[in-house]
Amino acid sequence: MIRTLLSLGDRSGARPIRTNLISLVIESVLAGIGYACMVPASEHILSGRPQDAWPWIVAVAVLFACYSVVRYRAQLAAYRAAIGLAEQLFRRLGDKVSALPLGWFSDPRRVGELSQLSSRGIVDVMGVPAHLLRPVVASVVTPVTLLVAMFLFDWRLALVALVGLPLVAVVGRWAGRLVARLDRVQKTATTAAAGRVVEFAQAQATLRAAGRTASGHRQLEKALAEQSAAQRSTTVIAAPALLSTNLVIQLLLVALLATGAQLALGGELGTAELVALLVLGVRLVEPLMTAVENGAALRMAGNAMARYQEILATAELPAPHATPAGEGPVEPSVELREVTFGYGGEPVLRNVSLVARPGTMTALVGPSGSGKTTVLRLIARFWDVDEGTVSIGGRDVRQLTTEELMRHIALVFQDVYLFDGTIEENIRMSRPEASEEELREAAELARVTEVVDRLPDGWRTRVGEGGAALSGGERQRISIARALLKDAPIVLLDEATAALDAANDAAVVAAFDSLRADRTLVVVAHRLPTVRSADQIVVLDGGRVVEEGSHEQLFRHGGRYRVFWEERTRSVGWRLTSPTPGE
Ligand SMILES: Nc1ncnc2c1ncn2[C@@H]1O[C@H](COP(=O)(O)OP(=O)(O)OP(=O)(O)O)[C@@H](O)[C@H]1O
Repeated sequence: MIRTLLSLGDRSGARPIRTNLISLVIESVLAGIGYACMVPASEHILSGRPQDAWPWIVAVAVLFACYSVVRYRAQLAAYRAAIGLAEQLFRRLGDKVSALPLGWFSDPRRVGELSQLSSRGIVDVMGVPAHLLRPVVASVVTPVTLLVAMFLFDWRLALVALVGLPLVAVVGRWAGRLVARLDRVQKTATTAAAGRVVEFAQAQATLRAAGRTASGHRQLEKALAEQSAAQRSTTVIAAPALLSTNLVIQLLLVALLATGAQLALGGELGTAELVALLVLGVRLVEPLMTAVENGAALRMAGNAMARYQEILATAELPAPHATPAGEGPVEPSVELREVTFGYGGEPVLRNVSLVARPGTMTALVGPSGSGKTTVLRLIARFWDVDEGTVSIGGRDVRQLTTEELMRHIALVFQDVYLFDGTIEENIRMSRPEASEEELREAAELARVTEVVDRLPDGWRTRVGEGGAALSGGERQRISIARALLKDAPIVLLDEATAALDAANDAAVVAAFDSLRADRTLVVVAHRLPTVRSADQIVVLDGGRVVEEGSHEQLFRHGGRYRVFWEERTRSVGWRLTSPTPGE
């Protein structure tokens, strides 16, 4: 645990933790010697020779005075270590988050975990140096010191303690591991149940529309049943495990008592000596009991530390520290050359090659799961390709810094995230230094102005967390305004699949048209007018490029694209008003 703790902070953070540890060891040794000195002191008092007890009483007083000073210093070092550790963990986590592949965040559980770790988790970890190291160190150092002292007073009682202490350690360790495992199972079940509750709430409209509220309930009930089963088994197994540790500790005390009584009966130990040694025995088991009592907090901190370690150990995307002058992209073109990529398993893109020339629009079309969104993610370097290259303006994206790459690219994805701020703040984030005029112009082109005019607080309207106060179409318009304001030469756009109402649809199309002017667009296109107006259409199927060309060429060719077009035309009831070539 201590090694894990040291690995979480940086070098400057390790010093107060080490100082704290050393102080805790000295403090526990002083306490142990102090208790040991009480044995001859009590023995003298109980045998009616109080005057002989004085030197021991003075020794105890001096030891406890030293103990208080060391403890004060240890406590200061403990708080310093806890605060330093929290600062370093926040910083390391922040650095890590900005260096992790963007794809890492596509799993919503990860984001939930990050939020949990930076709130509750950090408090748990801070608790280790602040409060938990003391009982842990004391549970080892104090009993060992007292054991040595016991050997000096009576080797037979010391022998009983010597046999008992490792037994306590073994049972305590076994119980701790068992309960930690149960805790993990329970936490997983609780997270799954919480996820089901959220999913159930979010899916209400869909479930009701499909008349499946009952089966939706069943899944939730199953998750809740699993959670209570996990909770029950934790209670049923954990309680006896923890009790067994307590029992072994009490048994050690009873064994000391029985041995002492036996020795006293045999006349080998005076009553006063026996009483004094038994007091020492009680002191010996006390820190062990305290360590058991702190077990739950220790396990929670242990779990949080393990999760931190896991995130901090996640591989980052290798990136150069700086792009050498004159080696940035030379033009706003995009090229994928023989790209193969998989999300850890089977490849979802195989040998994909395509070129998007400057100032043109490339539409990616194909069945669901064919890899269209993945192509956009690879251009923005959410992940690195397994084989082949992705380049922007003739430069491999792996040779560009994240800042350089992002300077050239604007992303307009379907799941637009808006910060819980005003509409203005949300647009401005793409270029904070933009003038008021530029901001208003971008908003006007993206048809955000008409949304703003409708809202009671206008530009100062808060959009709610994730943009909850706005409709899907309105959120996408804000995202387009961001891209317009950023004015990056390459735009990657994942067109909304969700059907928008007529007014929103018209506004998004108009906003989209403003975005097209003078930019290189790569679009996952779902709307037929978008597909048709593209300079180049790339048809993907099963992760491969199966056709490529303009609408007219592909339509005339009569292959996969024509089937796609005719199916879509039928499904949306769309009619071509003028004959298309090939018809
Ligand atoms: N983060 C991920 N982890 C693992 N597999 C993924 C991930 N994202 C996508 N996939 C898988 O990769 C394949 C291609 O997905 P992609 O989203 O690129 O397809 P798509 O053509 O954009 O589909 P759609 O039109 O339905 O959005 C699918 O089989 C999908 O299940």
